[in-house]
Amino acid sequence: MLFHVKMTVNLPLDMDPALAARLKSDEKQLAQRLQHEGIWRHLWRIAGHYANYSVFDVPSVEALHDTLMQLPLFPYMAIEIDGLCRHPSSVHSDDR
Ligand SMILES: O=C(O)C[C@H]1C=CC(=O)O1
Repeated sequence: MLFHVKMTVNLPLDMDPALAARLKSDEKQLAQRLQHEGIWRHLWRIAGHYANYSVFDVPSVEALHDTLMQLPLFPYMAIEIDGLCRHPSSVHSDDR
């Protein structure tokens, strides 16, 4: 199942810079692992925002929830999710 996910990160202004750096580094490591595993299919920065548009390929809504909750920055994110299905006019029949 494919899901379009918008993540907006809001780190507290008074967060310890070392903690922020560690969370970002841990987040990058997990994000890259999930991309290599084919779970995090797309990751795009939204220009001008500390936010991204992503596409996840997971077996269920529960799997998406569990994946997002693992993210080190999860406690500081506002997340919006839309489920995706094939558009009848799409020419890409081989893509899930
Ligand atoms: O930077 C972000 O958009 C937040 C998050 C998503 C991947 C990652 O490395 O950090």
